[in-house]
Amino acid sequence: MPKVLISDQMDPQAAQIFKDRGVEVDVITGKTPEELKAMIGQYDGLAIRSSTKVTKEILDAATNLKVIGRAGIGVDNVDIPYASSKGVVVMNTPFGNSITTAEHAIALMFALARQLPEANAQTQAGKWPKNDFMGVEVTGKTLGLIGAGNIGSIVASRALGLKMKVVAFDPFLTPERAVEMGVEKADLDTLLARADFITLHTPLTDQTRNILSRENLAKTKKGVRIINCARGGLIDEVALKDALDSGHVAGAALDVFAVEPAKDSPLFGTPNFISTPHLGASTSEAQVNVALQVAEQLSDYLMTGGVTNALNMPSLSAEEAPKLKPYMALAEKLGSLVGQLAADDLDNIAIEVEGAAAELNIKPITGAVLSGFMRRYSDTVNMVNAPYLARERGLDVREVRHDREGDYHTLVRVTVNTSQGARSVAGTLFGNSAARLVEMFGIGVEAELEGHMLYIVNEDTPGFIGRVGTALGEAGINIGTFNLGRRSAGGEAVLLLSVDDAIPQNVLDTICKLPGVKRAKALKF
Ligand SMILES: NC(=O)c1ccc[n+]([C@@H]2O[C@H](COP(=O)([O-])OP(=O)(O)OC[C@H]3O[C@@H](n4cnc5c(N)ncnc54)[C@H](O)[C@@H]3O)[C@@H](O)[C@H]2O)c1
Ligand SMILES: O=C(O)[C@H](O)COP(=O)(O)O
Repeated sequence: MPKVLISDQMDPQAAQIFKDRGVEVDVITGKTPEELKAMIGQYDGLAIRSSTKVTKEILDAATNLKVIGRAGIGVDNVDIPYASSKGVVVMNTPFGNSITTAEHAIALMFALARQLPEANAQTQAGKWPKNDFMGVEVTGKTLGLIGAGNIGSIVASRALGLKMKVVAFDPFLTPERAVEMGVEKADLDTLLARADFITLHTPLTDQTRNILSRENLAKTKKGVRIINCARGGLIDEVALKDALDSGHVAGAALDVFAVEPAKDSPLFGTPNFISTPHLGASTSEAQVNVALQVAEQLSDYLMTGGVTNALNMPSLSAEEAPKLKPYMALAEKLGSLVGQLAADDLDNIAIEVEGAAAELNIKPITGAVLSGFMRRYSDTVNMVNAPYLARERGLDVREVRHDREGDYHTLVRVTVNTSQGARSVAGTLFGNSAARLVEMFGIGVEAELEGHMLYIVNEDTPGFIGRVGTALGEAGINIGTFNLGRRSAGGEAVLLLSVDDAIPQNVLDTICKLPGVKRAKALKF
């Protein structure tokens, strides 16, 4: 039974879903990195929010980990490239808390417009400061939206409902989508110059880090109010404090900080500054959404192989997974066969599907071929890290889907270009489930690729099979299955046989010296 650790505060329904789906679950929150490192080795899955930092050290200790699920959106607390290289799938729940976070941004906008926190504090202190707080209306004002994705677009729709004008900067926002959203697409400088309120909704990347730098803050309209419910690090906090102190920026509200938990931000105590402790996603509705989703996604992956919202692997629905499973087994074996036989350091591989296979999602099939193929370089390859390792080695991967149906109702073919020219192997599924090799380097040969095997290319001459059988028999090696194919009578032939034990090098040497043998290789599947 797979075992999952919930290591951050999460709605209890998540644990219940794991149990209902047959996944063992521990809920252990608030652990130090050392404590997490000591316990992570026993888990197949890890469910987190933003507090748990999944670093290289944690991943190195996570020897059984297959999947990390983020109950929320931002995954900057997970070392995704390293998780990928370790073959760990990383998933998030990209929509479950978007409305809630957008509402928090709107709430902070109003809090800034009317200085609500300070007015509240002074009223409760018995000052009744009726004449000290002059707010501004948002109606008719311009909202500058930096980042117009899921949350940004919800903020835009709410702002339009409040009769604001919305100007959006997002390099990936198409003009059509901007029209659909009812916003004006602008460059960053235009937005900075025109916005009365600026709200940030981008991830933290090399491009967005410090997007509101000192220089860019200076380009804003005097009296601007700034909201950040996205990620700390998007704003230069010291420059923002200076701009608040000088009165150029009339107010700022931050839910997120460059260092969290923020204990001594330079902004604390600055007039017209409002903060919340990363509460953007903290509503009961959003927390139920993300907890249910993450538990379902992790259970799907661990129990059925279904992949939803993965950031480092193509999606595979729970309905598709059972259909694709036998194909992935076939694809992995074909990839492994090519990987074991190709002598050269290859730089390209083509995966072709035809017949019933052409109807399927090809990405998982490609991932499985690469996973089998890349095993020639590393023992720790799987579907997740194989494409990354392939890219790292400069392997060019081509996928081809054919409409035609040939001799087989379904076919997967893997081709590599070697110094001797293109070499391809192909396989099908018998009874829609049993993986069978049906062609090897242009020669029809049917074989189950399983366990220890011996591959021989030989001249098709009488008595050859007997000689091979004798050589193996004398070495005490039992033959399981015998599969033959030949280009033409008396021409080049292929012999693929399964054996009960690994073939020692001296036996292989003996076989290579038998008359008629062109080459021979021991294989393992
Ligand atoms: N405060 C919270 O509790 C909380 C809650 C949820 C999400 N978030 C954060 O909010 C942010 C937005 O989340 P989302 O779900 O809308 O993400 P999203 O991926 O749907 O949208 C992000 C948008 O940013 C845009 N973008 C990327 N690079 C950009 C750049 N250089 N300049 C301008 N725009 C750029 C993208 O094109 C995309 O449209 C994320 O950082 C997420 O982690 C915070
Ligand atoms: O990216 C997110 O989903 C938010 O930052 C929420 O983080 P949290 O789950 O730690 O509240």
